[in-house]
Amino acid sequence: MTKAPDGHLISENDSPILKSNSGENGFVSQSLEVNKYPQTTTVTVIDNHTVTSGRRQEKGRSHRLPGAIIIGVRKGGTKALIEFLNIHPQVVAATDEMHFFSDDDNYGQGMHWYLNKMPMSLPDQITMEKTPKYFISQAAPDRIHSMNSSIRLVLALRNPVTRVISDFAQRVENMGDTGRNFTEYVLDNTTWEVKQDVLCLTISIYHLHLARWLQLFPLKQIHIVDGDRLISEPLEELKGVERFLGIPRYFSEEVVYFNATRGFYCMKKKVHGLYTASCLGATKGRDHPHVEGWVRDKLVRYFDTHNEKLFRMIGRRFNWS
Ligand SMILES: Nc1ncnc2c1ncn2[C@@H]1O[C@H](COP(=O)(O)OS(=O)(=O)O)[C@@H](OP(=O)(O)O)[C@H]1O
Repeated sequence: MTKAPDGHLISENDSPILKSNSGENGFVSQSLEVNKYPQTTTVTVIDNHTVTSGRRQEKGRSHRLPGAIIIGVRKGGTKALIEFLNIHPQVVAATDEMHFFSDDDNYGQGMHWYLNKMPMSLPDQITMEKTPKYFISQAAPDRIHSMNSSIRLVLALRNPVTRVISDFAQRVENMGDTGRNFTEYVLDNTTWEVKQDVLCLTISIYHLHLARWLQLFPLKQIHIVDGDRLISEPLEELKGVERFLGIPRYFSEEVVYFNATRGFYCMKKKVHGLYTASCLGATKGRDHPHVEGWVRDKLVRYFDTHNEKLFRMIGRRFNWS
């Protein structure tokens, strides 16, 4: 028996055992992992501690591998989605991005490392994490599939042009380069054609990335959230995720409400029987730069063909004009 960095007791056996619990919702919650990983130890995390997150205080909590992962897309509304889902009593979400399956160094730490980063949960709860980078990562689909081929994947997609603008706004802020011009960023300054080698643009070519996931996961295992509707009508999208995850209905106007000051929907978290209001921080919902009409039109036309390929792939259309 050893102690994990966070103080929980860990027993390590040589023979691989998969300890799984089937919940009513058809989820198999795994509290340890078996093989195919850089470290092939069997890890059982034993924990009878209560935690202070304000969630239920029962015994039987342990770190569990995710039963569902929000794989992207960057600027698709992934933070809002995971924060909303985290108020559902059947969901326990890691609120930090894990970058486990997309980052070779993290992945090299092994499944034990990943497991210990997961929040504590009960057997009937679904553990979730979100890392938008997974969607565009070459390695993530195969690595996630190796961990759990029946895992449920959630993908929030937003109008690809709006997504590019949102991504640009974040990059400008992060680089402190507020003078950077959007038109020059996305269009070649001699031909005025859309640039081919800008990551911000290629992230929005959704069918290219999704094709890799569909080589391993059937479409029915990937739930697509309309990231634009998540902003304007989150309840509808959250109900869709509840159905996909097979968890009881929880989301209603009581816990998801529009905050006029914030200009976004916010949530009420139940802590010790009392509701506490909570909105996302200022880095979500940034002001977008002004984009000239002709530049926007050019981008819309550029993504049109790609969008059609996506719509055929998923058997669903979005009004992304
Ligand atoms: N309820 C609520 N509150 C605040 N923000 C909301 C909400 N729902 C969706 N969004 C939109 O989420 C966009 C950020 O997406 P992500 O969280 O996926 O961004 S990131 O990739 O993790 O950086 C962010 O995009 P921008 O508005 O372009 O900043 C938000 O519009």
